[in-house]
Amino acid sequence: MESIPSASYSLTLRVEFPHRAGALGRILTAVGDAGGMVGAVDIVRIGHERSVRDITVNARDSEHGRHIVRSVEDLPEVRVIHVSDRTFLMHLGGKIEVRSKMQLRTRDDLSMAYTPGVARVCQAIAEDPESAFNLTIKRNTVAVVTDGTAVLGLGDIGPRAAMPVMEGKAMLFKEFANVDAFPVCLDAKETEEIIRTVRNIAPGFGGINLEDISAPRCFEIEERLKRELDIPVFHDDQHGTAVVVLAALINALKLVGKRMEDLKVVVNGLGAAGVACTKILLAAGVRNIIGCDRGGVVHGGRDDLNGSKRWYAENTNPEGITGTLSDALRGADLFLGLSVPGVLSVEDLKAMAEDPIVFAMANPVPEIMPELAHGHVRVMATGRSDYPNQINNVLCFPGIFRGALDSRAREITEEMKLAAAEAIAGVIPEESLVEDYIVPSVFDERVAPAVAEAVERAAAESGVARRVRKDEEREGYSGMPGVLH
Ligand SMILES: NC(=O)c1ccc[n+]([C@@H]2O[C@H](COP(=O)([O-])OP(=O)(O)OC[C@H]3O[C@@H](n4cnc5c(N)ncnc54)[C@H](O)[C@@H]3O)[C@@H](O)[C@H]2O)c1
Ligand SMILES: O=C(O)C[C@H](O)C(=O)O
Ligand SMILES: [Mg+2]
Repeated sequence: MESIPSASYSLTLRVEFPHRAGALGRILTAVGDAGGMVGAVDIVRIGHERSVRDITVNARDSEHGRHIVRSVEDLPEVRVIHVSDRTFLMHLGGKIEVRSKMQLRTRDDLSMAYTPGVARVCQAIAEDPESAFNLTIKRNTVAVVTDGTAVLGLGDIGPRAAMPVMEGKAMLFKEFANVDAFPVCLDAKETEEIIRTVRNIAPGFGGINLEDISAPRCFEIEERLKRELDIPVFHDDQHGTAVVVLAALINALKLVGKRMEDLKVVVNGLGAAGVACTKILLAAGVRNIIGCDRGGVVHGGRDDLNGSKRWYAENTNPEGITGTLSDALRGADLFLGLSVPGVLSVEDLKAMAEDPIVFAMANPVPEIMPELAHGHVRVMATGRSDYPNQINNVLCFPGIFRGALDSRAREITEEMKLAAAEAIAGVIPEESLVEDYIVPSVFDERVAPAVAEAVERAAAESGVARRVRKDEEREGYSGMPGVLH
């Protein structure tokens, strides 16, 4: 039977059934027979005749969930009162909120936090704009900006539908690195309009995290904003992903005993993430990368070369391979998927080199599911939290912004990204590396502080830090309260 990921599809069934021995057991058996995993069972009401309980069940997906519910409904004398999807319940009213740091108890408090006292603070900032880092939320606040055009692998679902992901990113910023991030979902798709809007909202923020903006517009939007703003602008899907992929590859190569310069790498999906990962791998010493898009291998002979496709034709595929993704994969050491679900087959895996590495990172459903790939790959990773080896940009963005904010960096440089990748990889000592453990868990409390510290140092070395702290001034990072300043 297929294994069921932990809680990605979790239902709570409220059921009413006869209050007698064995009745609950029959319901739980029906759930199990339908392939569901029973979690908590809670009492709602116990009566003389009938009882009501909440039964939490993990299912593979929504179709499987419906099948489980039908199996329970079909039992004699059992009534399913209602079914709630725990993931939806978690989203009711959104996932984050803004809170005050202090209480307003007296007129005195009010006259300092607000009029008239606040006016003196405003004037001080007007005279010295840099003091906004000391006197406002700027130094710890990041805007998570999207236009909703490349939300996960779901594509262009628009700014409203993008909100749950952006709220999620804000939660992760807070949980892992104590950064206050705010979702900004723009109802605009035109490059100039997005640039203008972000520039206009920038004064209140210490950094801009661009998220889920589709290629090729994302490249120009990021480049222009980097040039025009004096705070870090970082397109997470490009650089966060690239940093984590590099970290994972550094560790995977230690396991399989191969070197960057000897690898044959196939990148599938040449959008925001694919292009940035290709560039960081080239910078790290990989020589043989083959890019594939919907039309197969990108090579100089194709008649649809424009933008990044032309760049691929000129800078990758040194052997001049042509054909399909399957052709490219023959003898490949690494498959890097940043595309869409299900495009990789078991046959493709069998044609790869010895000890193949597969990073199937499309979200929420990877290019091949780990259970299918099992036995045909040496190292397997996805972007999901419900399988081992989660290669997800969440390993990068909280720590990289923590380090950038703490150094009051003007930008995030290549050196800061490489330092972040080394820091993530270095969290796992070489002797602890195994196939299912090439990247630390996102819950590993060492990750964000290690990334932040490496990034803060690299910011100072690259000359983009407004503030350079000595080691002894750096008390700590991350979710540790009270150590930000
Ligand atoms: N795990 C992670 O941390 C992580 C990070 C970033 C992106 N991703 C995933 O990578 C995917 C791409 O994200 P993006 O931000 O680069 O989006 P994007 O829209 O910029 O790029 C997607 C690219 O995939 C191409 N594509 C579509 N179907 C294809 C196919 N059958 N074969 C090859 N290419 C195909 C599109 O033409 C496009 O160029 C998404 O599924 C996203 O969830 C994962
Ligand atoms: O959001 C994620 O889980 C990772 C990434 O940013 C994506 O767009 O898929
Ligand atoms: Mg994303």
